[in-house]
Amino acid sequence: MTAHRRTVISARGLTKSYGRTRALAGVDLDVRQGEIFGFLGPNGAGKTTAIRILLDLIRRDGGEVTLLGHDPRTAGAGLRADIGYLPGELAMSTRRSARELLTYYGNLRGGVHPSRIGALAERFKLDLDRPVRGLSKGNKQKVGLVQAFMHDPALLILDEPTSGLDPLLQQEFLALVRETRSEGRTVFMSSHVLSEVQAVSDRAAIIRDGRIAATENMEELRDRVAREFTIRFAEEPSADEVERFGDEADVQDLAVHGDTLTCVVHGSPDALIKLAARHTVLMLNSEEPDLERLFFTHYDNGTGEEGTQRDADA
Ligand SMILES: Nc1ncnc2c1ncn2[C@@H]1O[C@H](COP(=O)(O)OP(=O)(O)OP(=O)(O)O)[C@@H](O)[C@H]1O
Repeated sequence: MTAHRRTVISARGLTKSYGRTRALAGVDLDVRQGEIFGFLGPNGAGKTTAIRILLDLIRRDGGEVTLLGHDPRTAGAGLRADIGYLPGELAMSTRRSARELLTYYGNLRGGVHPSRIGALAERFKLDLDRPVRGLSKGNKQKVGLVQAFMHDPALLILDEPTSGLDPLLQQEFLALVRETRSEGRTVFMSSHVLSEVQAVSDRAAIIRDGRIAATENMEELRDRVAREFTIRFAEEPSADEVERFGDEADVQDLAVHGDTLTCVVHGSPDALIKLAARHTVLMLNSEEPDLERLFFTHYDNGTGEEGTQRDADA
């Protein structure tokens, strides 16, 4: 889909150790203009280290990086003005109000109109007049998001952007990310929450033990997601009805215990939901598949051996 677009993030063979801890063991990344790229991985996998190296906030031991065609080590302030960065951990202890702090950051980037700051703050329900120091974690996160987006940068690099946001604001954030893409800008966001990455990303890479273990086209991934459903009915389904779920809803591992049905659905659950809706449903639960299992169902018969990589953008 975006194969003809220019590469905005290119990383080759990034390595980094902290003492004897090897945080990155050779990370390669290619992110193209106008895509939303998810950077997934469990705690400690190396996401934050990789992001800080991309931005030259910490020094890499080895490897090459270009952002928007420039090496961040030598590009200077001009490149920074084209990038919006949300750090994973926000240290905000100033007594100044959010408005003052954001205006200050805006000036560093050549000036941001107060109405732009106001509009983003309203979107995220952020009170601009309160001192930043006393804000809750979630409200500090909102300040961080406003400063990342407010100068309409060509590239956004966001480390765990939804951390601390309530579900409604998470949706608002995802909407903003989609708008950013529709303007041809690029978003690279790390997360350990598969569902939010799945909801917006065009592609995603999974990092574990300091290596990119797979890069995936999310549309293809969505088609093969296996979800476990549990549905509790007001009345026990009859044997005929149970059989129907097996035949018509295209489910696997179907089991019924009393009034509760469990099954696994690959791809869309539409047929299952429509069949279930013929009965009175008391409860429906759908388990998000395990991140790694999902990524690796396609490789090595699910064993997910290291070094397996596929660039699924063709
Ligand atoms: N300043 C540091 N000093 C020593 N070790 C570090 C430092 N920063 C990170 N590490 C180690 O490097 C590895 C990668 O950490 P990193 O923070 O990059 O992972 P992450 O994927 O961002 O994790 P999380 O999701 O928990 O934020 C971990 O083993 C971590 O303990």
